[in-house]
Amino acid sequence: MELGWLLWGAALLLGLHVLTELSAAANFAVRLGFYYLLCVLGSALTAPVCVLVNGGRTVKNMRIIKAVVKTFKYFFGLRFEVKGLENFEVEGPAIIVSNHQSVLDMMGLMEVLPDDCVQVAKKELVYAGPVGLIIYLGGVIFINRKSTDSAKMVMAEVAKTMAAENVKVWVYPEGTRNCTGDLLPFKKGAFHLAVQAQVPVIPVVYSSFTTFYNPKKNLFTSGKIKVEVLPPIETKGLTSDDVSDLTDRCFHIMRETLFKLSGHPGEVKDSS
Ligand SMILES: CCCCC/C=C\C/C=C\CCCCCCCC(=O)SCCNC(=O)CCNC(=O)[C@H](O)C(C)(C)COP(=O)(O)OP(=O)(O)OC[C@H]1O[C@@H](n2cnc3c(N)ncnc32)[C@H](O)[C@@H]1OP(=O)(O)O
Ligand SMILES: CCCCCCCC/C=C\CCCCCCCC(=O)OC[C@@H](O)COP(=O)(O)O
Repeated sequence: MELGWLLWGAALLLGLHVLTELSAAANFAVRLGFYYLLCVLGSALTAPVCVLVNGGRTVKNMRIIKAVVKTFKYFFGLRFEVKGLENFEVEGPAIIVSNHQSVLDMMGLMEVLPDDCVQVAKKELVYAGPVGLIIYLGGVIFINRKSTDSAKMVMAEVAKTMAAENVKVWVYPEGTRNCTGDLLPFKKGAFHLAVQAQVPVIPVVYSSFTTFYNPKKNLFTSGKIKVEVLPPIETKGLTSDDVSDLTDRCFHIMRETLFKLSGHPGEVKDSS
């Protein structure tokens, strides 16, 4: 008899646990699905406006895209606390490097994006329907991550044109999304670009999303994101021999800032 009640109790607890997990998974899927829907609908409605106002593919469209994307955070209860925006005020072009945690980064990007700034993106994004179209219209530079030579060629071309067109270029040096609360080792493309164009590197760090967003735990709640724009790092006089040192320097400054903003002192290997 007692064993019977114990079994009923265990079954009840298991059932509750399964229900909680299912409801967390459903809640996560609905919220992320809604974000994708906003991106697709927002892009479909914004693309004609960009064409009508600016006539086609140009970085000027980013102002329009930014105004639309900046409204998304209210749907998800996300708040941004931004410091150091004055560090964007360099004369002429610059390379901006930041950590890349998730597709939600587009909201953080648009929260601080300076004028006349294009991003470097993987070429596959251009096929993402209306989102691909809006990214194309915004003047985003597409690279083929599967071909180092082709990516390097595109970056070398950008180095030549950024001064002529006075644009800033935003690169995610981790090269892929990473939501572990730490940084992946940096790829060197952004730093070669900065040295080739002899322009400063401006690091931007977003605090870890792991307290409110974690796909492995079906977690997507409201939350606060701290953003810090760090002082520019000059590259005048540097050569390709200095690229490794420059990369390491930025990596360490950004990692230290990431831990400071995220409120944990040491390394976090895995958020799962
Ligand atoms: C209105 C509603 C809108 C809704 C939508 C919302 C918003 C959208 C709107 C706009 C925003 C769009 C933003 C999109 C963001 C997308 C983000 C991404 O896609 S991240 C992924 C793509 N980005 C990157 O990969 C950038 C980082 N990667 C690099 O820099 C890489 O170095 C590389 C150039 C891609 C090459 O990578 P690869 O793995 O092939 O090689 P390595 O890095 O290992 O380098 C090998 C070797 O080459 C040397 N090297 C690298 N680059 C250069 C160079 N430019 N010149 C010379 N040499 C170079 C490097 O040093 C290595 O040599 P060594 O080992 O000897 O040092
Ligand atoms: C007709 C085809 C229709 C396709 C519809 C596709 C739907 C896509 C809908 C919404 C996407 C919104 C995402 C906004 C842009 C996000 C940019 C981004 O974060 O890309 C990831 C990329 O940095 C790194 O990729 P990986 O981590 O290496 O992987």
